[in-house]
Amino acid sequence: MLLKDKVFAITGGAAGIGRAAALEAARQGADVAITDIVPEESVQPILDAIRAEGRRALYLQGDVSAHETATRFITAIIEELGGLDIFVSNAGICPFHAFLDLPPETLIKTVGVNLLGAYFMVQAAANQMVSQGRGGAIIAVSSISALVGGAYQTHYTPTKAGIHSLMQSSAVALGKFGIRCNSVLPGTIRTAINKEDLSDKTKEEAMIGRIPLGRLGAPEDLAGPIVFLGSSMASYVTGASLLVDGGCFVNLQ
Ligand SMILES: NC(=O)C1=CN([C@@H]2O[C@H](COP(=O)(O)OP(=O)(O)OC[C@H]3O[C@@H](n4cnc5c(N)ncnc54)[C@H](OP(=O)(O)O)[C@@H]3O)[C@@H](O)[C@H]2O)C=CC1
Ligand SMILES: C[C@H](O)[C@@H]1OC(=O)[C@H](O)[C@@H]1O
Repeated sequence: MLLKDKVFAITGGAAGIGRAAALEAARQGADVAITDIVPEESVQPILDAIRAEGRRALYLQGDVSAHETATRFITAIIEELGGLDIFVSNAGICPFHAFLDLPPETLIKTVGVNLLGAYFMVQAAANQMVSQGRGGAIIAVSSISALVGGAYQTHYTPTKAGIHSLMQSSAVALGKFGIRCNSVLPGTIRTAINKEDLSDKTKEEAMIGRIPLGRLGAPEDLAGPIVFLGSSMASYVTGASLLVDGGCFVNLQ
């Protein structure tokens, strides 16, 4: 087991990539704390699955774009689980929209959830880890979109580049405390975030055609890389970013 008796916390853990990572962390021996914007009832099956692995599970409903959520989440983790070892900033939104008429509210909301939310959460998690004095691991779910653009994602891709940069700078700031900071850069993973976008079958086929491994990703494809970066197997890895995209990024021709 890669995370035996560690405390693993994740934002946006009620669905998609976050849910897959939370469940794998429990299978790997961690107690798991989840925060998400959805009500607790809808997360009950995930909490039950974590407990079925013999691990403790905690849920806090909250909006990551409100900075109080970060302190509420860390306080609940310490009260109920007694410490924090691995923190994953994952919650995010991607409301696809053209550039020229993008409403300012959509930009403000996307930046608020994806970038400010990640900053508040990572900062609160880092403070907790520093005060514990035993190091830790922070992983942020950035994106291949940190590196390449999208015509309907002009408000989204800068947030993913910002998260990638946040992990680099926090790796520098926190190295002396033994806290490692890394990001994963998923390609296109089938989740609720892109269900509508991928209902355009022509677009879906074109996207699959660019992927050397010949398929879009599944949420579970991110679980291993996230657990690995959180584990002692990655003890000399910090400031790194791991593309998890089936080879899409490197496929020029
Ligand atoms: N799927 C993909 O192709 C890729 C995804 N990513 C990133 O992965 C991360 C997870 O996305 P994915 O699993 O695909 O998406 P999902 O929509 O499946 O999961 C995201 C979860 O975050 C929750 N959430 C949304 N807004 C907030 C908020 N303000 N506060 C707390 N929780 C919130 C969502 O709730 P609700 O359902 O109510 O919105 C949902 O439960 C995101 O950061 C995304 O940008 C990166 C690259 C590719
Ligand atoms: C939601 C999109 O399908 C997805 O989000 C990303 O970050 C990837 O670049 C994909 O475009």
